Amino acid sequence: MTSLKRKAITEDDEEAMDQPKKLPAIGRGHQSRPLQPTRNATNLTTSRLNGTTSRPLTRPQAPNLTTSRTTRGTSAPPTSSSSRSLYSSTRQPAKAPTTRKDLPIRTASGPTRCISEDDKKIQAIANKVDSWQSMHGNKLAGLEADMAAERSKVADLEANHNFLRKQLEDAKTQELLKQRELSNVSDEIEALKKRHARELKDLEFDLKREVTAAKDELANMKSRHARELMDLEMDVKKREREIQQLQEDLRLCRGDLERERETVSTLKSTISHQSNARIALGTENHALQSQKTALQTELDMYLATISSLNLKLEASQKEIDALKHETMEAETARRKLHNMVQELKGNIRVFCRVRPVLPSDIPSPETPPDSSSSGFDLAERLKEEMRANIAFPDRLDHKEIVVASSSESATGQERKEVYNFNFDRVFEPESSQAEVFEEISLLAQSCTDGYNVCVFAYGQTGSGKSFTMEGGPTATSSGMIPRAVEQVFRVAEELKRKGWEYKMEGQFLEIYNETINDLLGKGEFDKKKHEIKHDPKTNSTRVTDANVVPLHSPTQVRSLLAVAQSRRSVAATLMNERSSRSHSVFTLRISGHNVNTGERSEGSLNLVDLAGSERLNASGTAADKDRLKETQSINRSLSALGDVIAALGEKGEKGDKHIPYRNSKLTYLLQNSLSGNSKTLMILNLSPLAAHLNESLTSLRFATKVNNTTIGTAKKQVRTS
Ligand SMILES: Nc1ncnc2c1ncn2[C@@H]1O[C@H](COP(=O)(O)OP(=O)(O)OP(=O)(O)O)[C@@H](O)[C@H]1O
Repeated sequence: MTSLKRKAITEDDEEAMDQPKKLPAIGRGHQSRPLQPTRNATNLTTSRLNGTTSRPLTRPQAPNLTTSRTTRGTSAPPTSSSSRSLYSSTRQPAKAPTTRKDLPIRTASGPTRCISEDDKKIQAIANKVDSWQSMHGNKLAGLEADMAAERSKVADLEANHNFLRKQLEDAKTQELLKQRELSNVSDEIEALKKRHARELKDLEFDLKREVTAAKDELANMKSRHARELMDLEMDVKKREREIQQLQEDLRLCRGDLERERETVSTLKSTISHQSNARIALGTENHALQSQKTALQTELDMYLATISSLNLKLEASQKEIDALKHETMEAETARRKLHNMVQELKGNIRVFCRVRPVLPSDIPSPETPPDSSSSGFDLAERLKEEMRANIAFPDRLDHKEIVVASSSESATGQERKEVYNFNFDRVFEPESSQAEVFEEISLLAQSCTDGYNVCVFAYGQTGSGKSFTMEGGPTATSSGMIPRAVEQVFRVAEELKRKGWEYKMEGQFLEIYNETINDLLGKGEFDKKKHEIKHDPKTNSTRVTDANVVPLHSPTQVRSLLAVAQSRRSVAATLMNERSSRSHSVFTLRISGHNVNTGERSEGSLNLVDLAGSERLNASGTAADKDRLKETQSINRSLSALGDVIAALGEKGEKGDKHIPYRNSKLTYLLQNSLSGNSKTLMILNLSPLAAHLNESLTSLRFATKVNNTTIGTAKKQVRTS
C-alpha cells in the first residue's frame, strides 16, 4: 500500500512538475488523503479476508474473521476511528440479541441443557471475540505506527510541495521575463515589419517615379524624334526648293553668260577706244606729275613750320604747367593768407541778411482793387506799405544797414529814429543764395585745413533762417548746408593731388526744450536719451546714441537732409510747429591724412539753424502753457549763447574767465566749436516787414554785441604722425 501511495505521489509529483498550476490541488489532496489509506487498508484487509474486493465492511461474517487472523500480517493497521468502526462492525453479531432470536437454539420452549450449551457457545464466541480484540489491538498499534510514518511522509511532501511552489514561483517569474522578452521581440518584429513595409513602399514609389521618368523620357524622345523628323522633312523640302532655285539660277546664269559674251565683244571695241584715250591721259599725267613735285616742295615747307610750332607748343605746355604749379602754390598761399586774415579779424564774424517781402506776407485785400490799377501794381504798392524802412547805404563793401523807425511821441508828434549797424557783410533782400555762400565758402572749406567751424542762423521765426541754411529744392535755391558740403567734397577731391585723403561723417541733431533728438535716428521719432561728451585731448564732441553717418558724396548728404527734414516735420505735426521752436545742428566731421607728408587734420563744420528768437510777448503765446515753456527754453538757450560769446570775449581780455557752456544744451554741444580755437559765423536773418521792426531791432542789437566780441585766434587741429 505504501508503495502504491508512493507511486501515486510520484505520479502526482511528476504531474506537478509537468503542470505546476495543479500543485495546490495536490496539497489539498494530501490533507484529505491520510484517511484514505486507512479505509483502503481496511477495505484491502476486508477484501483479503473476504476474498472479494466489492463487499462492504458493514456486513460482518464471523467465519471470515477467523480466516482473516491467518492473513493479518500483510494488512495495514486501521486508524483508531476506523478500527473502532471495524471493531464495532465486527462485534455486532456477538452483541445483538436480535441475532440470537434467529438462532435455532433460542427457542423459548427448549431444555436447560440447550441453554448451557448455548452459553458455552456464547462463551466460546466471546472468547474468540476477546482473542480477536487483542489481535486487533496489536493491529491498531501497527496502524498507528503506519499513520505516524504517513504523517512524516506528509510533512516531507509538504516540504517538497513548498520547494515545488517556490520553484513554481521562480518558473512564473522566468515565464514573465520570457513573456516580456517575447513581447519585446514581437515589438521589434513589428517595427521591422513596418520598416520593411515602408522601405517596400519607398522602393515602390522610387520604382514608380523611375518608371514615370522613363516614360517621360520616352515621350520626350518620341516628341524630339518627331520634331527631328519634321525638321528633316522640312530640310528635304528646303533642299528641294534650293535645287529648284539653283536650277533656275543656272538657267539665268546661262542667259547672263550669253549677255556677257555680247558685252565682251562690246568691251573689246570699247578697249580699242580706251587705248586711244589712255595715250591722251598719259600726256595729262605727265603734266600732273610736274604739278605734284611743286606741291611736295610746298608740303615740306609746311612740315618744317609744323615741327617748329610743335617745339613752341611744348615750350608753352611747360610754361602752362609751371604756371599751374605756381597757381596751386598761390592757392595754398592764398588759403594760408585767408586763414591768417580770419585769425587776425578774430574768430567771430557776423553777417546780416534781410529776406524779401513775400507774396504770403501780403494780406488778401478786404475791398476788391479798383479797375484803374492792375493786380501787380496793387501788390507792389502793398509790399511798399508793409516794408520797414531799411536802407543799405554801403554800396561798395556792403557792411552797413540802417533801420529807421517812426513813432508817435507823448505830445502826438512824429518821432523818427535811425539806427546804424555794421557787420562783416550785409545782404540785401535781392541777394542770392550763391552770393551769401561765396562769402562763407572759404570759411566752410577751412574745416578741411583742420579748423572747427560753426555757422549760426539767428533771427525771429519766418525771417529766413531755414531758407538760408537748408534752402529750397532747386540748385539756385539750395542753402548753405548743401553748398558747404559740396564745397568740402570738392576741396577734398582737389587736395587729393597733394596727397590728402579725407574721411567725412555727418550728424544731424535737434534740440527741443533742452532735449536732444537724433534727426538721423532709425525710428520715426527719437525716444532715446542723449548725452553730450567732450574729449579734451582731441577737442572733439560726441553725443551718445546719436547716429554718425559716414559721408561719401554730396548726393548722399542731400538725401540725409531730406530724411532729417521729414523727421522734423513728423515732430512738427506732433508738437505744433516745432521746427521753428527748436535748434537744429548739422555737423560734418572731416579727418584728413596726407600720405606724402604724414600730416593729419581733424576739423568740423557745424551748421546751426537756431529757434525763432522772438520775445515772449511779441509771439503772443504767453497764454499757452506749452508754448510758454518752449519760448522760455529758447530764450534761455539763446541768452546762454550770448553769455558764452560774451564770456569768450572777456576771456580774451582777462585770460581766466569761466565760460558758462553748461548753461544750455546748445552751448554745451557746440563748446568745442565756440571756443577761442574755432571759427564762428553768425548770420542774422531779418524780416523786411515794418510789423517786425521791433523784433528786427532786438536781433540787430544782439548781433552787434556778438560782432563786437573779439575771441582769440582760431587754431588748426593739425598734427604730424
Ligand atoms: N532770401 C529769401 N528769398 C526768398 N524767400 C525767402 C528768403 N528767406 C526766406 N524766404 C521764405 O520765407 C519763408 C520763411 O522762411 P524760413 O522758413 O526760412 O524762416 P525761418 O526763420 O527759418 O522760420 P522758422 O524759425 O519758422 O523755421 C519761407 O517761405 C522761405 O521760403
